[in-house]
Amino acid sequence: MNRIYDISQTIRPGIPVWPGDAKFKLKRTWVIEEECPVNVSKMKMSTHTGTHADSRLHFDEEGIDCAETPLDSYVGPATLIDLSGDVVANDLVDAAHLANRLPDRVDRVLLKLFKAFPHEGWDPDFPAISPAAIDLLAERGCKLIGVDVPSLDPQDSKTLDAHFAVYRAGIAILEGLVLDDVPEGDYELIALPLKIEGADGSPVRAILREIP
Ligand SMILES: N[C@@H](CC(=O)c1ccccc1NC=O)C(=O)O
Ligand SMILES: [Zn+2]
Ligand SMILES: [Zn+2]
Repeated sequence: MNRIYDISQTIRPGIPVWPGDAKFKLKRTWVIEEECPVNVSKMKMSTHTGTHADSRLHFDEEGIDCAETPLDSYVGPATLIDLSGDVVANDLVDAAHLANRLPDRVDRVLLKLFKAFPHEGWDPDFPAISPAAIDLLAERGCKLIGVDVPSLDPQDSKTLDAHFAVYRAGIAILEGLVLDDVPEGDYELIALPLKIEGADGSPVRAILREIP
C-alpha cells in the first residue's frame, strides 16, 4: 500500500474560524439507551470551516455551487512546494517565488506557507497569493491550487484579486490544508467537496497518496 498523508484539519469544537464566522458545534440529538439503539448528532458549521473547497459562488453571485462543481480538479497528480522559508507574515507570494520551483507543466499545486500550522489559534497575518502567481500557475497548466492558509487573499482584502484570477483561469481552490510533516514532491491528491446544493464552500477530507 502506498502511504497516505492526511492533510485535513480535525473539525472539532474550538477549531479556529474566520473572525466573526460561525463556530463549529456538534450536539447529540439521539443517545444510545434502552429504547434507542443509536447515537445521532446534529452539526452547525460554516461552509469555510477547516480544510475546505471554495465554490465559485463564494465570490461570484452567478457562480456555481458545490453540488454543481465538476470534480476532476480535486483528484489526481499534485505537486507540493514548500515556500514557508521564503515568505513572512503579510507577504504575497509572487510569480518570482514560484518561477524556478514550478515544473514546466503541472496539474495541481499545493503551497506550504506556514512554518507550522496554527491548530490552536487564528493567524490574521497569514501570507497570501498574488494574481501574478496565479497567472503563472495557469500558464503551466495548473487546474487546482491548494494552500495551508485560510484564504488565497489577505484577510482584509475586499477585492479578492487572487480568487478572481483563479476564477478567470478555471482553477479550483483548496484552503486550510495541513502540510506540516509532508515532504515536498509529487503525490496523488484526493479532496472532494460535499454535494451540497447552494453551498459556497464545503469541508473536504484531503489526502495525499504517495506515488509508487
Ligand atoms: N475568502 C475566504 C473566506 C472569507 O472571506 C470569509 C469566510 C467566512 C466568513 C467571512 C468571510 N469573509 C468576510 O469578509 C475564503 O477564501 O475562504
Ligand atoms: Zn474558503
Ligand atoms: Zn477562498
